[in-house]
Amino acid sequence: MAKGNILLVDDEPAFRQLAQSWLSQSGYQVETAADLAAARAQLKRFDADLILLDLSLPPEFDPLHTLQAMAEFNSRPVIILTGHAERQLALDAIALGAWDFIAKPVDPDLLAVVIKRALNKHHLDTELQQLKQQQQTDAGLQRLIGVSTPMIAMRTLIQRIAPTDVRVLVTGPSGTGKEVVSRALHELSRRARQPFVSVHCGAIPAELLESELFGYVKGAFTGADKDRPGLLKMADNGTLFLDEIGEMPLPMQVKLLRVLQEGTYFPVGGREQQKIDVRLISATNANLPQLVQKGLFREDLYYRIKGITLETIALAERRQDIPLLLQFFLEQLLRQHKQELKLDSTALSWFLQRDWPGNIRELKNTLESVAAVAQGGVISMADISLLHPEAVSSEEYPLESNHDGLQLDRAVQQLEVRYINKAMQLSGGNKSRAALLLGLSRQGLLKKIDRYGLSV
Ligand SMILES: Nc1ncnc2c1ncn2[C@@H]1O[C@H](COP(=O)(O)OP(=O)(O)OP(=O)(O)O)[C@@H](O)[C@H]1O
Repeated sequence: MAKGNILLVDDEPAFRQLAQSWLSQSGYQVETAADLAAARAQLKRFDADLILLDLSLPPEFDPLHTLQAMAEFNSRPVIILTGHAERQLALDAIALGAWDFIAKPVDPDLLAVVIKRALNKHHLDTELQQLKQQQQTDAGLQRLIGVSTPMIAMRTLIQRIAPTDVRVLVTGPSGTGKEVVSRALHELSRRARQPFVSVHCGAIPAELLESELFGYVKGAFTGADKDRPGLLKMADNGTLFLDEIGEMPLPMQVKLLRVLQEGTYFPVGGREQQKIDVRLISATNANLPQLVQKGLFREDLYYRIKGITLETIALAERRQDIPLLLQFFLEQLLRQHKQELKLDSTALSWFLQRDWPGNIRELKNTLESVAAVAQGGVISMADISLLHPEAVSSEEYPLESNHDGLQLDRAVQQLEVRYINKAMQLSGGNKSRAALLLGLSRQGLLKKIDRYGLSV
């Protein structure tokens, strides 16, 4: 395998031949060019890792011209070949980014050393660049958990779309990760170091939305005692995320359309047009085409924001993601509370079987609340049933029946015993506190403890 690809640009045929022969013997793949035009043509088909560049090249033989062209080669190391008279120019070339210069007549040993060092450095730089890119990709997608086919497809799409400036509309039911997807698009884009500004269009009252988005100038309305930039300005050069865009009032839709068409807007009360450069990502759980049909959403705006549509799907349709999500949220809890938490097998199967109509948000909130009441580092069905009494009728806790029919009394008694035990556990044996937890008087609790003969 060649040690590296070198393009030698020099107008002297004898030198080209000689240097090509030295370098090939040292294990490099070498192509040559007699002038800059030929060099550019070579680079289209030959992926050079390094360029050896004579400063005086035809047709102009003007070193300054060659120096200007060097910018085109800048991603690879350039080694300048000079005559003695061009020493100052060679130094200028280094100031412009050339790796080194070698005076003619060239010493083959020196050339070999300089090339080797330049290529080593270049390889290290490239590797570092790749690592940085990989790290950025990992970080951007790390929060997007899931191994189901739709999630894998989503990650691939995000990686493809993120580096472009195309507008994206993320649709899907509530709590399915539309904001997580939008943030990942931002984090993997060239705007990643710029702001990601999230605006919940439904949460801001219609009459405030314009001044929130566009800002206002002093005197625009009572109370506007100084200029205030809007969210749009804050998102300049970054990403503007319009959540629940279906809830944006119609008059505001007209104004947003203008921003998208012209890249400009007026702050409220202002006469000076502001220029803006943002990437727009919108999200909705509404059916926008339907809203368009009903006249509640402008058709022209719909086509402007649509760009590429990404659809997040309900958790019930990708249940294989549930275990990973649980693990991810348990790790988050561990980081927050420094206490390791596990789900026992019945609790796990309860989580796996539920439909989660509120999707990932509901799953996360439920796990967090049962984790708050669990003790001893293990979340059990008893913890779940404390907060979700309906859970006890699930498959792990079947309704008891025998030839006499459904034994309601017995079931109620069993449930009472379990609740009392749990409350006593949670209150550390303090009966008054346990009674409070259960919503009973202390007297009422004592009676039940007595009736069931509990040793608490
Ligand atoms: N794939 C995922 N991996 C890890 N966490 C996720 C994922 N999807 C969603 N979440 C978490 O679930 C919660 C809800 O996600 P998010 O706010 O992105 O949903 P949404 O679809 O935008 O909801 P809404 O329509 O109600 O605004 C957040 O806490 C988020 O961190």
